[in-house]
Amino acid sequence: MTLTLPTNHVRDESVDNGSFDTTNPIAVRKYLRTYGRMPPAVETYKTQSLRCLEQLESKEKPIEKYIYLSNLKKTNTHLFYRLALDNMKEMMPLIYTPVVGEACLKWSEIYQSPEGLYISWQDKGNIAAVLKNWPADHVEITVVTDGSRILGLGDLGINGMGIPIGKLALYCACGGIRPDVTLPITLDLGTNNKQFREDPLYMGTRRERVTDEEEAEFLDELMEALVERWPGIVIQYEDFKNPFPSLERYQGKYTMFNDDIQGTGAVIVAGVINAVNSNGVPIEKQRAVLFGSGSAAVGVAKQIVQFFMTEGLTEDQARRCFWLVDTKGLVTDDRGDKLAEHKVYFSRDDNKGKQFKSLLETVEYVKPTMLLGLSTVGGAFTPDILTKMGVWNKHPIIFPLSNPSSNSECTFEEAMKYTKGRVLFASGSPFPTLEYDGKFHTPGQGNNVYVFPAIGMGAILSKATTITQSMIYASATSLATSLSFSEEEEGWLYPAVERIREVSVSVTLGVIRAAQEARVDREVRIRDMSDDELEGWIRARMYDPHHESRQIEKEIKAMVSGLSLASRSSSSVKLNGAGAGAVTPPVREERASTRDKSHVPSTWL
Ligand SMILES: NC(=O)C1=CN([C@@H]2O[C@H](COP(=O)(O)OP(=O)(O)OC[C@H]3O[C@@H](n4cnc5c(N)ncnc54)[C@H](O)[C@@H]3O)[C@@H](O)[C@H]2O)C=CC1
Ligand SMILES: CC(=O)C(=O)O
Ligand SMILES: [Mg+2]
Repeated sequence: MTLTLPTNHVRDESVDNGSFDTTNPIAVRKYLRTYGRMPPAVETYKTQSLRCLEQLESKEKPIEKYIYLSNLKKTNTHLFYRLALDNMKEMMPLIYTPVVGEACLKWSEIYQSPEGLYISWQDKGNIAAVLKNWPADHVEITVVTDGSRILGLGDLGINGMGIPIGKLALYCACGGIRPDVTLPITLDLGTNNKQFREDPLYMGTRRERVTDEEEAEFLDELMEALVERWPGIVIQYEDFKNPFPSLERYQGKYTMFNDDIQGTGAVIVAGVINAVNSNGVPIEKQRAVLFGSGSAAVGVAKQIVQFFMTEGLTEDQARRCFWLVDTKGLVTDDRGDKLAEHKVYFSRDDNKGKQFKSLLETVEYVKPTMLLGLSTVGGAFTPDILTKMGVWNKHPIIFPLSNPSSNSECTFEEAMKYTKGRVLFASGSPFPTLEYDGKFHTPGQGNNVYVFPAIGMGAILSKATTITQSMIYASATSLATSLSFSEEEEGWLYPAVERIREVSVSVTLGVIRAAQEARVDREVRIRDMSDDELEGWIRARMYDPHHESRQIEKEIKAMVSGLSLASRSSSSVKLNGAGAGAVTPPVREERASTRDKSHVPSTWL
């Protein structure tokens, strides 16, 4: 089967470039020929944002807010990002976890219009042709999922599309990547979710998932096709059920990383670095129980091992600080089942033949200083376990990291209550500030959103050929040191989410420096820059929706006044409508081709 491109297959730019933005001055509206097609008032951004926030507020259910914002993003992209940047704390939970989880569960019902690429099993052999249907010639980053493990919600098939869309929105809002160079991809390789397969509204292929071997072949073709169409593209793997084999296969060959293993590992290391600085327990005495032994848990544990080694432990000493628990209990060498390969490194051999079948039994045996949850099991950190953590530790480190909120192993309130307010806490999804003992306490959010936008941006800007472990680890250390003075004073483990843009600048810088050190960078002109120079260089390349809106306006105004000067001398500009001086917009200049490996992403221009 071959696919042919319809000749009229171009993106309708007027839809997402703010042509109908109510701040557009009259001259701009006339130029764009939107004059008369929208209410006459020329508004300020302040008025415009007030209306949007009121509309958002008027929606009762979070999912309605999600749909509203999703439509706003499609119809007025810059306005959406202006709002997101200015209201990050309120908007992040709506466009990301927890509400994106609900959106994915209900994708078949709430679907309104396309966004991103769906590539199906039957497209095998023709993936390149499907990619050609994406209208943008210039794509710098893609987030790909196969929908097989969406947050902690299981196999959601193509309904997982909410995740690449949400992650890429955060790439733009937090990392400063331009929206028009992002591409969400969801693979339609069947689903083992029977309920979805039988749902008349489900929009994916109604078959069981292909085998792991078949998926591997499909991914090989996808990766080749992606770099063929967009050389230098950064590829983020997200929410795959078993992502270890693909990471192993592709990480040395493509500019790719796995967010759940590597991004999560980095973000949690950052929180752990700050937490162990406050809990006063020497590194060699730290004992970590991880509830869950999947991609995220193993990724986290491995990166904490690296941190412990930089603090002076040998690899073996560091590895032995971890106890991983899965559905069968503590992961040990002799518990009688064949361990999945990724668990073997942390499997215990010092249990003296005893098996610990549950989390409670394991924590009673280990008496951990830190308890991390990446299990998908909401409420697994029971009052009993939390109380014990409070008894064993002056400042227990408790991170319930599973998403969305309903899967969180405990709430912030529970952790505070049962440890008598002494917990060092971070959760995957946000919890509100609460008052305890007459003082307000703000929980940390240990979510990979603090690093993945900067890992991607750093890889793009340095033109990295691969994403090395040193780049990932640099994102962790840069994040750990990005607390402001007052955040440090307050004992926060992560910076305020409102500062995530700022923080992403320093994390991007750290990632670029690591790329340079590892010699995987190809952007030679920034190698000799001082940190200050590099920081300024990064900032200048970050997408700024406020600036962008003004810039379009400025450019159009300049063109309009240029044209009206010309028209005054030649009287050649046509007058359309009721005395409106409409002029024909010039054809937009094509973006530079990206087919050459040394392409210049738009973020560099
Ligand atoms: N905070 C963050 O930034 C991130 C959070 N996560 C969250 O972590 C969770 C796990 O993600 P992955 O590791 O990728 O999934 P996974 O499917 O690879 O791993 C889940 C693990 O939990 C264990 N598990 C499941 N039910 C259990 C039970 N009843 N008792 C004991 N163990 C049980 C499984 O055996 C498996 O080891 C998800 O909820 C996800 O949303 C994932 C990535 C980033
Ligand atoms: C945050 C994230 O990547 C997850 O929950 O899978
Ligand atoms: Mg994920």
